[in-house]
Amino acid sequence: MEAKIIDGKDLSNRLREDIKSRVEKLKQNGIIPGLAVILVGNDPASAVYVRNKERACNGVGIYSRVIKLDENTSQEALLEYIYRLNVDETIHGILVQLPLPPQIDPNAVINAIDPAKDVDGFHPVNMGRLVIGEECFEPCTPKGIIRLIQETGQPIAGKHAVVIGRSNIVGKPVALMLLRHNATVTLCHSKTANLREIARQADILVVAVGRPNLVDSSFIKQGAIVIDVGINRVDDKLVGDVNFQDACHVAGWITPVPGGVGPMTITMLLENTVLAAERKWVG
Ligand SMILES: Nc1nc(=O)c2c([nH]1)NC[C@@H]1CN(c3ccc(C(=O)N[C@@H](CCC(=O)O)C(=O)O)cc3)C=[N+]21
Repeated sequence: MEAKIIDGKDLSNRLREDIKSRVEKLKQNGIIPGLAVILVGNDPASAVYVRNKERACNGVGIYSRVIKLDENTSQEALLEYIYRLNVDETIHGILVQLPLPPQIDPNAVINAIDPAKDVDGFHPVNMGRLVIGEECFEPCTPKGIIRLIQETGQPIAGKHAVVIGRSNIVGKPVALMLLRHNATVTLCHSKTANLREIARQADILVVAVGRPNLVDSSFIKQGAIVIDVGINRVDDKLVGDVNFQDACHVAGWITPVPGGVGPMTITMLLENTVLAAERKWVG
């Protein structure tokens, strides 16, 4: 058996067409959706991501403002930028690229963003709303993962979903979102005993750890949906957390790296920015 590939790039391109027409509609009503991205320091990977986000905005007609700040920027100075963007009528979404340099507390920064402009969905208000099932900004990577699973045409309700990784930006929120879709969810982490045996029970396996080749075919149930969230650079090549070649023999569906979750993360950022502009318009 060979797994079907869930093509995140192709799905992204289709979704971006729809986002483009929503942007057009906003513009007909005098609103240009705007995203501000703040980049602190010179991390080369972050610079690439920010450039990709800027390019993606341009592709769908979203106004993007990239604010590049020096590596030594103080927390106070960064908060000042955020307060100004919070009250800037031309900006509907604010994203502060993570990780931040050590002198800046990421939680203090996330807390300073107006929850109505928090298109990353990282603010405690949005996180709390996600927990209780109220309308919120869903974090981009988990939101993209749900869309990729739905792309298989398989229902989520009643399935056993196993998530490996408990980060605030992927593992925890994606577990909550799968629960909201009525999956039975097991959330595994670095201290989980018998990880392989638990993973092997999954109808839907989401791997978000950041360790190349953590998961191979021995972790996968025949026919399972496997979502690889890992972005690891190995010998200048981009690989996920799943040994793709090996996993393909057992999985029913699998996302590739690159071309799986990554492009969907950016597409969901575009969608959240449009949502922020639309909500402001109706609300
Ligand atoms: N405030 C904040 N929000 C984020 O959403 C955020 C962040 N900080 N910090 C870093 C991570 C990482 N991230 C990625 C987005 C797209 C790809 C992506 O498009 N990947 C391509 C390959 C890109 C490449 O070649 O490097 C792919 O998988 O096909 C990857 C990673 C967003 N992040």
